[in-house]
Amino acid sequence: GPPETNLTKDWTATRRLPQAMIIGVKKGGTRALLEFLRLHPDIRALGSEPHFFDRHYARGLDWYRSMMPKALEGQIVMEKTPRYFVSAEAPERVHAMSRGVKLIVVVRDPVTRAISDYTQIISKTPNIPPFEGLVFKNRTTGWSTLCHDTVPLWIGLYAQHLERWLAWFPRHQIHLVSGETLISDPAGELARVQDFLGLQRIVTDKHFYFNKTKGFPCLKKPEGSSKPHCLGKTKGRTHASIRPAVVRRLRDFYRPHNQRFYRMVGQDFGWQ
Ligand SMILES: Nc1ncnc2c1ncn2[C@@H]1O[C@H](COP(=O)(O)OS(=O)(=O)O)[C@@H](OP(=O)(O)O)[C@H]1O
Repeated sequence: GPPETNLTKDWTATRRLPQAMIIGVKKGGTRALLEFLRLHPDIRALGSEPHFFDRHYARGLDWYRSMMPKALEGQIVMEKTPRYFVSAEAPERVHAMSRGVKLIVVVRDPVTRAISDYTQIISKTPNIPPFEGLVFKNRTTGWSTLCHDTVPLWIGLYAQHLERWLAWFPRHQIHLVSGETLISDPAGELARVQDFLGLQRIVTDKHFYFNKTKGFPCLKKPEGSSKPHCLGKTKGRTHASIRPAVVRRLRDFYRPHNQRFYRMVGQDFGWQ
């Protein structure tokens, strides 16, 4: 007979605006979280980053809706665009679309995040100057000013960015995921995210295995396949090695910002 489930899907599924979004942070583990959430039958997620609220807003909500996968009633439509978290316009625009939308932010030690960002930059642009030259502007006496331009250190000022979202959304509508725990205990983080989304805990430790070669958790059976699957080569790259003195300097820079962030969210993420 006909493939009944697929037909049923086609007849009743519609394109809807997202009810939940992963809004940040860049290099935090946003792709891993989205891939893991996709295993849930009540989630339909857009694979690419639409960049609607930061870049393509002029295209209008109908364009945005047309990007979304078809979903059945009761399914949650999602997308991820890490840039939203640091975009000045995004909070108000997202609020104008839906004041009830659920927001997820994957945060990661801002020092590691910056080095991850730098590692991505050198992989795309050969002959880039060393990290410290980009992070610290070289005055005559050595480094004195932090440079926020080339290596985007400002992305790691989480408290400042979150503050702008909290001007538009109540705290309980924003869920924070620890990027570190997403690696060490993916099932634990996924349990909390599913609770936040009001979903049954269907994605559990049964779905993951630790791949020693990759050095990261991978999926036993990703959506639509029966073969084990790890994220691609650009996820979990070997980081550029940075001199310890430079790392210390960066830690000192972020420390007060991290403390403010912990107080703001009522959670200590344990970054040194
Ligand atoms: N399971 C699993 N597999 C591979 N990688 C994982 C996983 N969980 C989290 N991560 C971390 O995700 C980091 C990339 O973050 P994002 O996907 O948010 O990057 S991006 O902003 O979309 O470019 C990536 O950063 P790097 O390690 O610097 O490459 C990983 O540390």
